[in-house]
Parts: sequence; C-alpha cells; structure tokens
Amino acid sequence: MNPQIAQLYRISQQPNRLILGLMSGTSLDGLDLALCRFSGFGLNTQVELIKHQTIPYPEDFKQSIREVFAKEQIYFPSLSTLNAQIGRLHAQYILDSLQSWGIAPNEVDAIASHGQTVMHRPIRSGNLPNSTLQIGDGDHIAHLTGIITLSDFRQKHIAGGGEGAPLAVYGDYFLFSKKGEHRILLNIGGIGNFTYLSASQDPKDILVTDTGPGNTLLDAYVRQHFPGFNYDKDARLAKQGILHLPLLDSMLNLPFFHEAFPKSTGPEYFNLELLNQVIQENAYSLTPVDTLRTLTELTAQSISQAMQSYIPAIRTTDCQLIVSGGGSKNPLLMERLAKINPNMQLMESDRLGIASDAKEAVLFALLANETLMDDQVARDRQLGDSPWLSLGKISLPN
Ligand SMILES: Nc1ncnc2c1ncn2[C@@H]1O[C@H](COP(=O)(O)OP(=O)(O)OP(=O)(O)O)[C@@H](O)[C@H]1O
Ligand SMILES: CC(=O)N[C@H]1[C@@H]2OC[C@@H](O2)[C@@H](O)[C@@H]1O[C@H](C)C(=O)O
Repeated sequence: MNPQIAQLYRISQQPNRLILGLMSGTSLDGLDLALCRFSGFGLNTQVELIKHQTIPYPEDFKQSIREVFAKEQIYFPSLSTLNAQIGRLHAQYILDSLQSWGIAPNEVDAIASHGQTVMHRPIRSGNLPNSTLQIGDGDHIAHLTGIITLSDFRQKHIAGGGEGAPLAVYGDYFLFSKKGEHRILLNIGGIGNFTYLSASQDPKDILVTDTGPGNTLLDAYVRQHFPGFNYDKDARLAKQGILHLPLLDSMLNLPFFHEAFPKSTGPEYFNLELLNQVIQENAYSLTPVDTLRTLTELTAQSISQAMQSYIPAIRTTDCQLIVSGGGSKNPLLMERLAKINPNMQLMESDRLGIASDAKEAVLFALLANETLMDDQVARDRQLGDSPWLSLGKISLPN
C-alpha cells in the first residue's frame, strides 16, 4: 500500500487532528492561516484555534491576481502561471508561519486550502451549469510542505446541486448552533453572507445565502478615487458624506436583489462598471464621499432586507446577530446594522471564542476534518438548501 494512503487512514482514526486552514478572500488582502486542533466531527466537533495570522500579499502579486480576477477577458497564460504561483507562495507562507510558531511540518496532519477564487459563476437561467474556479493548486502545497493537503472544496457542492457557495453553513452549524437560541451568523467580507440557525438545531431549518456586496464595492471605489488607500479605514471617508437616496434605491433594485434565495454572488457582478452604469443611466451627480456613504448604506440595507425577507419574522426577534469578516471592523456599517435591526442582539463573532478574522480559515480546516472523519456521509443529505457532502480533493505530498 502507498504509505501516504496508510497515513491518511491513520489520521482519520486519531482521537484528534492538527489541521492548518487557509483562506484567501475576494478582498485579495493576503492569506489567512489558522492552525486548529479538532476532535469529533459534525455537531460533536471540538476545535481549538492554536495559532492564526494573516500574511499580506505583496502589492505586485495582488496586481497580477487582479489582472485575471473576475474578468471576462484575460491573458490566458497568466491564469495557468498563477495557479502554480499561488500554490507555491501559499506553501512558502505555511512553512514560514510554522517556523515562527515553533511547529514542525510533520506535526501537522493536514492542510485545508481554499485557494484564490478568480471566477464565481452561478447561473440562474438557461442550461449552463453553475461553476466556480479557485486556483493555487493543492499538489504544489502538498509537495513543497510535505503535508497531505485537501483543496478545491467548492466543486462537489456544485456537483451536488449547490452554487459552490456559501460554504460557511457547515462551520456555522457545527460550531455555533445552540439549542434554544435563534442565531444569524453574518460574514461581511468582499461579499456579505449569512447562515440562520434555528433554536431547534434541525438541519432542515437552516437558511444560508449571500446577501450582495459586503466590502467589495467600497474597496474598489476607494482604490479608484483615493490613490494610496485600499479601503475606507474606520469609515473615515464615508462618515464625511451624505446618503444619496436615489442611488441607494437604484442599486437595491438591481436584478440580483429580486432573485430567489438562496443565492451567491461575487465581484463578477458587483463591480465598479455596474455602479458607474447605474450612476450614468440616471445622470446622478455625487461626490466620492457621498458615494462611499451610499455604498456603506447599500451593504447595511441589502443585508438587512435579505435577513428580513428570507428568515421568518418570528425568528428574527430576540435573535443573535453575530458578525465576522472585515466589515465587522467598519464602525459606520455596524452602527447602521444595529439601527436597522433593533430587535437583534448584535455582537462580533470573537465572543463565540473564535477570532473574527480567522473564522473562514477555520471553516476550511473544519471541512477537511469532516472529509476525513464523517462516518455518516450520504449522497442526499442537506443543510437547509445546501448539499451536505464530503468536500475537497486530496493531494499526497510525494
Ligand atoms: N477598520 C476597518 N474599517 C473599515 N473597513 C474595514 C476595517 N478593517 C477591515 N475592513 C474591511 O474589511 C475588508 C477585508 O475583509 P475580509 O478580510 O473579511 O475580506 P475577505 O476575506 O477577502 O472576504 P471574503 O469573505 O469575501 O473572502 C477590507 O478590505 C475592508 O473593506
Ligand atoms: C466563491 C467565493 O469565493 N465566495 C466567497 C466570497 O466571500 C464571501 C462570499 O463570497 C462567500 O460566498 C464565499 O466564501 C465563504 C467562505 C463561503 O463560502 O461561505
């Protein structure tokens, strides 16, 4: 037997496993790494977040990803090169992080790598299949680190009838559902998404969806209009602006917001071309800070409207709204969410014991743990509307 297969078998029989989760989101700010110790699986999952950090990407690397990211036309050879380059860079970041944490690579049982999304393409009409593409191949990571690597978690979700996103539902349900409490776990990254967990803990009651733009339009607008800035730190710019109601209404009227739940989206749809088109078609005139104020409101309103229309009203009263992702650091956005949803108790996800900025990297470690451990896996299980399958492909180091 290939000794690596025997090792895989041993890992899935151990009482606990050390798994390093990796996530690099749509904001392209860098790689989040979360070293986690897991025991159990499913609703019995116990996780200890041992170390975590974010390693920012060099500016020229971000730029080369932006050249292919969510674009309709690209220089195709760049995509092929980036697939290898991202895998190799992530492997280097892993080795550097482990060294700085004083952990030897052979102590880590598995790596769980999300990769970099470069295209997300849910199709809601016509005959084409849903598709999504994450690059930074797992074989490079496995070979360069010597650690068994699970990667490419979204494809089987699509094979099983999903859109490949959001996957947060797994981690949210297994780690944060609590009998007797209605909870909404809201992540505000580039895109906003939430998981509603019913007090019943019944997987059939789960609701999970993307809500629209989180920070993606804000970040892109800041980069274009305020050279040298990557985002609106502490909403300093948006706070100087005045809300432009007609622009807000036009944006909230875009077809995405009228589509049925659950749904997913990305910067392929919510980008500056779309914003400029809406502004030009309506001949709106507004200053950059007014635009930022309005885009901040768009994030707050679209999240709130999605929660109100998707989740039965009775359950949003006295519900906990637990927020993670970079948007939870935006004080204006948090203030607006609190104002629009007075019935909900708003809190940052750190309060549940997992640092907000590590949550998505922990999620992919958890998905790898499930794939290694889940003895109940079945073809037609569902978490709400989301297929509940074993996700990720396995790369052996040698
Ligand atoms: N202090 C702050 N003030 C305002 N905005 C902030 C602050 N800190 C972070 N952000 C926002 O959060 C963004 C980063 O969010 P996050 O790290 O969750 O993104 P991501 O992981 O790329 O997202 P995704 O969930 O789409 O993969 C920044 O680009 C910025 O817009
Ligand atoms: C295709 C893709 O990379 N989607 C991301 C993105 O960032 C937020 C939102 O859009 C979410 O749908 C997803 O990531 C998280 C981890 C998820 O799948 O739950």
